[in-house]
Amino acid sequence: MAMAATLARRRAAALLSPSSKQLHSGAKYSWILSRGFATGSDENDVVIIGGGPGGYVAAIKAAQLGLKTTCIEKRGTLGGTCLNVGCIPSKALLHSSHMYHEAKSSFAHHGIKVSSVEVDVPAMLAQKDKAVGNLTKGIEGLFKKNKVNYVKGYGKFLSPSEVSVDTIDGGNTTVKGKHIIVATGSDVKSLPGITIDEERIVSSTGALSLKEVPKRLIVIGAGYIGLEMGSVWGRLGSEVIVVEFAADIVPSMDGEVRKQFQRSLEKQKMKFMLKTKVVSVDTTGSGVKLTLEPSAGGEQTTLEADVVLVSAGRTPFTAGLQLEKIGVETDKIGRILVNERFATNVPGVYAIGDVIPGPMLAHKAEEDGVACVEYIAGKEGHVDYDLVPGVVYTHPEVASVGKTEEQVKTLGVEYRVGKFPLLANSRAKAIDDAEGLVKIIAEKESDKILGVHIMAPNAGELIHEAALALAYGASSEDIARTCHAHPTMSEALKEAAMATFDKPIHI
Ligand SMILES: Cc1cc2nc3c(=O)[nH]c(=O)nc-3n(C[C@H](O)[C@H](O)[C@H](O)COP(=O)(O)OP(=O)(O)OC[C@H]3O[C@@H](n4cnc5c(N)ncnc54)[C@H](O)[C@@H]3O)c2cc1C
Ligand SMILES: NC(=O)c1ccc[n+]([C@@H]2O[C@H](COP(=O)([O-])OP(=O)(O)OC[C@H]3O[C@@H](n4cnc5c(N)ncnc54)[C@H](O)[C@@H]3O)[C@@H](O)[C@H]2O)c1
Repeated sequence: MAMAATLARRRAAALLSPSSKQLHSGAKYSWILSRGFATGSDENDVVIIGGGPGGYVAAIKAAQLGLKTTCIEKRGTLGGTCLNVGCIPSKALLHSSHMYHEAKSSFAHHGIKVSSVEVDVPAMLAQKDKAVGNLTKGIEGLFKKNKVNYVKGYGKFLSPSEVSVDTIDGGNTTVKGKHIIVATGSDVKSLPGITIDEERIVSSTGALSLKEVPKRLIVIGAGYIGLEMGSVWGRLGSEVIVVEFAADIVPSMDGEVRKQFQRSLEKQKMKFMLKTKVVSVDTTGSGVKLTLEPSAGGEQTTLEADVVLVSAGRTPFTAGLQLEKIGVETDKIGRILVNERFATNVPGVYAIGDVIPGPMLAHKAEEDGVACVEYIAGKEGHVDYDLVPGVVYTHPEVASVGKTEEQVKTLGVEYRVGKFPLLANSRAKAIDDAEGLVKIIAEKESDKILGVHIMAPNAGELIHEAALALAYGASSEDIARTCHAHPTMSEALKEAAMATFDKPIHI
């Protein structure tokens, strides 16, 4: 009872935390409600440009809230980058390549003999495409079910309440809306002097559809895409070399976890060239020749590859939208600037997802979308950017929520750390997949959890117990005293929590 009461109090506190994109009353936003809603005319209450995770979720939520809604999408299928050329196809290939790798290297150990294991790249790509096709059609079904009007074409602003659409069948139409949400997402960031041809020099899109396994793949950038797509092709047989400008892989990750992660990837034969930049790329020969140099300058070296993956970040996509025509403000790198309610400086125009500042993640875009239309409908919205989980879907996966130890140190907060290795977790041992750890960082005095970092085969699933704990302002003792089923990898989180405020049992 006492804990329930504490949790309720903490939840109330968490929901009011300054990092929450909470409702703030004030004259600045009065136009949001004064525009009112459409009644029976052709005008929409809400028009959304872009049908990715931000846009399509906002559209469904707006319709559920009783608002007349139209979503405009140029690519001909819904789901955006994530569903078409991002999260979903990459996870399909990560799973297929993991199964191949397991069959080749782990089955025998588990007493399963297979006489020969071969990769069939076209079949693997076909299974990925089937998953994507089913899911994109599923969203069209959800649009119909919720009565969202769907216009296939390229949208551009004529005024803050009118969007001209060049439809994909060659026509043109104008869509009017009282509230217009820009959800146009992001695009690959190209590097100076490197032209992506999607065959030998590929972005993530090309890397999701390579027709055969390259002998040598050079990856530029040791971030999410580089490590995930590097893992896919490495498991299928490519020699993978990752060139990273910074001193570390995934620079945003907790340092201690990152070190273990890098060791794990190196065991999988991924090679890293850190503090290194690509100076030029030559495609005149049969392969690709790269000239590299230390990030700080110095002696140049060369490397040859069959395929080069450019995965050095993504950039907001607003090309052709005519934002300048209506005066929407962007920052130096082209992100649309919004306030706590996702409103731009132009009354009636909002922006969400990858096109605004914040983590470029599908689930964050979805949260933005829901909160934005809740505000438009005159309700409360809530997104806490400090509690957006991040997951790298390699094997093991690495997931985190909240602050890293480095961030907590910078803040000058006194803290305690509790850790538990997967090697001491019975389920991980039983399935012989015990590489990784759980690390919890809690405020010393209150024991309130500040950050959780997990490297484990299923870290992307395990992290949500931690996300919920942080959202409710839980202490490590709260997790440690919650009964966890045995044998599960979730017990590693419980033991790490015990290690944070007291002592673990199984180590
Ligand atoms: C390879 C890869 C893997 C990824 N994996 C993950 C993952 O596992 N988990 C995760 O959380 N995130 C992942 N991401 C990131 C994720 O895809 C994005 O954060 C997410 O898609 C952003 O959603 P969004 O709705 O803001 O934009 P987008 O998904 O980019 O959607 C924007 C849509 O708007 C359309 N559009 C743009 N301009 C116009 C216009 N003028 N008119 C009409 N339509 C327009 C575009 O065609 C696009 O479909 C991955 C990204 C990549 C590239
Ligand atoms: N699992 C996931 O959630 C997932 C998967 C894929 C992509 N994404 C999202 O997509 C976005 C883009 O992914 P990404 O991997 O391209 O970007 P990223 O920001 O994750 O990583 C880019 C990396 O490239 C490095 N880099 C930048 N310029 C360089 C240069 N000239 N030479 C060498 N290295 C350089 C950076 O230091 C960084 O480590 C990310 O923001 C991520 O949020 C998420």
